[in-house]
Order: sequence, then C-alpha cells, then structure tokens
Amino acid sequence: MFHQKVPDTPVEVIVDLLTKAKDIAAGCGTVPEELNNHLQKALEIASGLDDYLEKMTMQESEPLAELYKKTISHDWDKVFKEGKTMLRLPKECITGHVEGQTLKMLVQMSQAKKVLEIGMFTGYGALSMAEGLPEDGCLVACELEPYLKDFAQPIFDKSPHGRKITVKTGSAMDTLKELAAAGEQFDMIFIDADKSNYINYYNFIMDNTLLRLRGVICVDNSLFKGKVYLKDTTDSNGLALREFNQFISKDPRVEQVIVPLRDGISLIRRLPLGSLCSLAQGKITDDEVFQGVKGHSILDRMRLDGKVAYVTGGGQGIGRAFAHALGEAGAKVAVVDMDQGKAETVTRELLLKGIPSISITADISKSDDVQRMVDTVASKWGAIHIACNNAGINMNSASEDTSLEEWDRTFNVNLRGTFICCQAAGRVMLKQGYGKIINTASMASLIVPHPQKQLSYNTSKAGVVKLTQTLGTEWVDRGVRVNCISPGIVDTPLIHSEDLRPLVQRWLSDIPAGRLAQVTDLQAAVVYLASEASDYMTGHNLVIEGGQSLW
Ligand SMILES: C[S@@+](CC[C@H](N)C(=O)[O-])C[C@H]1O[C@@H](n2cnc3c(N)ncnc32)[C@H](O)[C@@H]1O
Repeated sequence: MFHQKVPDTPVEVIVDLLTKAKDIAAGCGTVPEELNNHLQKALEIASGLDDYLEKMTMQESEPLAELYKKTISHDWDKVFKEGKTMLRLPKECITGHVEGQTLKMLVQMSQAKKVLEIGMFTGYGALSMAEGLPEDGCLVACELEPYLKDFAQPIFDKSPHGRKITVKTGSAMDTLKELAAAGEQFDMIFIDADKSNYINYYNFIMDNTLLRLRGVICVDNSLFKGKVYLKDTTDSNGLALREFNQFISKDPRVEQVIVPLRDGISLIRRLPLGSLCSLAQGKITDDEVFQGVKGHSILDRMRLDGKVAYVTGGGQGIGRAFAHALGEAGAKVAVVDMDQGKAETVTRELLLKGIPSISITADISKSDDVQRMVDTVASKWGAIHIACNNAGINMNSASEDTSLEEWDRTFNVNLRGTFICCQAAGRVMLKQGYGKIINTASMASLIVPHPQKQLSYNTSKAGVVKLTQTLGTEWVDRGVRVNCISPGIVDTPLIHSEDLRPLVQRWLSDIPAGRLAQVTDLQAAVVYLASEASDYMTGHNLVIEGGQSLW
C-alpha cells in the first residue's frame, strides 16, 4: 500500500531521495543503464523493508488495529484549528504495528510489571505494552493533551488489557515529579514525547530512582531521520537527539544500544550493582553490601542457574511446588515419586515452562531405589547440588492403638527413607565439596498437632529435625549444608478427606494467620535454602506455619 506521507524515518528518507534520484535519472538521457539499475535495486530494497517487517511480524490485536485506523483517519489539523489540542499533532506520531509489537516483546522479555510511558498520543504504544504485561501489571501513560485521553479511552475499554493503563494528563515532568514523590518505581520506561526534554526526563528518572535496578528505558526517535549523524543538521529536534545519544553513551550508570527500527529505538539498561564501582566515591562504602556479593544483588544470589536438583515426593502437593520453584529459579529438576504417572506429569509441566527435567520412579524407603535415583541424576547432569528430601506419609491412630506396623511404615519412609536419601546424596555432595540438602520435616516436630492423633508421624518428623541438625553440623565444613522446612497444616487434597475435613475449623482457630498454608507459601523457603544466599545456615529447622506453633 502506498501512502503519500512525510518521510519520517531514515529508511523513508532514503526511499524518498532514491525515488527523486531515479526520476531525475529517468529524465536525463545520459545516465548509464548500470546506474539506473543500481538505483532501482536500492529503491526496491529500501522501499520493501517496512512492508516486509509488517508482514513478518505477528498480527496486532483487534483493539490495536482499531486504534491505528481511528488515528490515521482522524483530522488532526482540524482539531488543532478548533483549539481542541494545544499542539498540531501529525498522525505519523503513532508508533504503529512493528514498533508496538517490539515494545510488547520487550515488556514480556524483561518481565516488567510496571511500565511508564512519556508521551502517549492516541495510546497505540501504551496498549501494545499493556498487552505484554501480566494480569497484575500496570502502565502509567503521561500525555499533555486531555483530548488524547478521551480519544484513546473508549478503545482501551474494549481491550481486556486496557484496565492496566492509567493516563495522567498534563506536563510529563510534573507527572514524573508526582510519581517520584509517591515513591513509584518502574521496570520499563518508554520516552516518546517532546524531544528537547528527553535529556531532562532521563536525568530526572535516573536521579530520582524512578527506574529500578536493571530496569530498561526505551527511547523513540533516537535516529531522528538520520539527523543525529548528518553533519549539516540544523533541526533543533535532531540536535537535541544527537546531544541525548552522546550523553547516554558516556553515562557510566547504564549500557545502551540503538536499534535501527523505524526512527530508531534506544534500549538503555540500568547497570547491575557490580559495575557501579567506578561511581563509588566520597562517603560511599564500596563493599559487598554496596556492590553485592561477587557483584550479585540479593535476588540474583537466590538464582539457581546451572544447579542440579531432585525432589522426592515431587509428583504432587508440596513436592510439586518445590520442583516448580527450584526450576523457576534456574535449576534442572529430577522429579522423583513412587507414582510414575504423577512424576511424569510434573516433569511435563516443567518442560513446558522450559525447565530441564526428568522423572524418576523410586520408593525412598528402599535403599536400592534411592541409589538408582542418585546415580540417574548424577549421570544425567554430572552433579547433584540440591537434594530435596520431601517424600513422607502420615497415618492417624490413637497412641494406645498404634500398631507396630503403622509405626514401622511411617518411620521407614519419613525418617529411615530421609536418612537413606541424605546419605546417598550426601556422599555425592561431599565428593563435590558442595551441596544443599533440604528435608521436609513438619510443625509436628515442635508441637503436638491436635485433635487428630498421629504419634508415629510426630515422632518421625522430630527425628527428621535431629537428623538435619546432626548432618548439618557434621558436613558443613566440607561444603554440604543440611536444613529442613517445617510446614504447618498445608491445604492439600489429603486434608479434604472425610476424616480430616471436619477438623479444618478447629485448626483455623489455632492459626494466628487465620488460614491454612498453601503449597506456594513454602516455595521461597526452598529456593532460599537451595541457594548460596543461605550458605551460612545449616542444621536449621525453618518453620512456616502462620504462627501456629506460637499459640
Ligand atoms: C510521538 S507522540 C507519542 C506516540 C505514542 N508513544 C504512541 O505509541 O503512539 C508524542 C506525544 O507526546 C506528547 N507530549 C509532547 N510534549 C509533552 C509533554 N511536555 N508532556 C507530556 N506529553 C507531551 C504529545 O502530545 C504527543 O501525543
């Protein structure tokens, strides 16, 4: 499709100039055939680019297509003459399809949850970015013109993502000041308003920490039709962008690249802690608290990239949640369960999320099974860094009626089985000189949960704590930390059995937090204990019970 429009990007300027050159050449009989051919080819390459990018980029959503159509067909000159807008707004202001999808991808890839846009126009970029945000994400769009808010809102309202957008009308700088005063911080900021103010927006954002550490700033029009590098530029916006680019390229707080998409998009990333040493002057204490340990911030220190983990009882409940959490934090995860089907299902879930995973069927009360499990993981991935010994069983009976069979079965899995796992994984870890063992104990190791009767369970779990303390102190000087997690009453299908369901109300009155634990309440703890951030912790029983053991 051919639009008669003002050339607005370096490629459009090139197409315009080549078209003119070709026309001149055609009207001049002395131009060699070869030059005509080169001009033609150059024109085809340049003029085909934007169309090709359009076609090969994923389709825009219906609300975006509608917004684009409505913007392009609107008479912006008329509304300006009628005094409805303060500025004469060219329709070419709109970011459009390819840039919009690029912004959406950047939001997704940076996992941004809070986005700020400076210069919204009719909201095409805002809605594109909102589409890339998670359900609980939000986008604040600054726009000078109240007319544009009214223009965009009806289409935002048609999109399921429109509710994530809050438009703040008025001067963007005033809005930035308001956001900074409210302590707001953003993961991604898109600057696309008045060019002469780009540098002021940027400095305000950086000086007032509106951009979180490792957050990204995207800047539109950073090539400004090529004027940023053309020697004869006199255009004030071109000069403003040239000065802006120069400033950014020398700012030690960030790293940056200009992507030559449309009129150029600069991607500017606030550097991680470690690279700030050159800035640390004066009263700043330039130590690991400031820089992060080995340059890693606290959240990075909880990452498990490159680590190998297994989780027993990983086919359901707490174990499944542990497997997902360790995998999300970067570990490869072997899902171990007695039930092959359940282990395989969880493995499939992890693979779907891009987490390397295998399933292993094993009964942890059998030492041969446990040895096979450890050998399988070690031979598959060459190491075992994280052993999550979580499998356990619980049976209920009054103590005077507890059979030796029940006692033995419970102990065989909960304590003897956990010991077998600790020993087998521990031998590998001691050889490696590094390892993290995390056993699942229970709040029942501390208190006697009631009114249900569960002598064997309680005593076996108390044993798990002592096993953890003993190994945790015996092996720590050889790099192996052993800790355990004691969950309170966890809301799993087990609890909804006919026997236990009537007890839920009773339990709730014993829990200061006022609810049962969800398996997701335990996930951060396992990641912490598996990570280097907890290296000084060993033999510890980490109790997560909503305060129940304190009442
Ligand atoms: C290039 S357009 C933005 C395009 C938009 N990002 C999109 O996705 O289509 C620039 C916008 O910035 C707005 N603007 C200009 N100066 C401003 C200021 N000082 N404060 C807030 N907005 C401003 C203009 O009204 C205009 O709508």
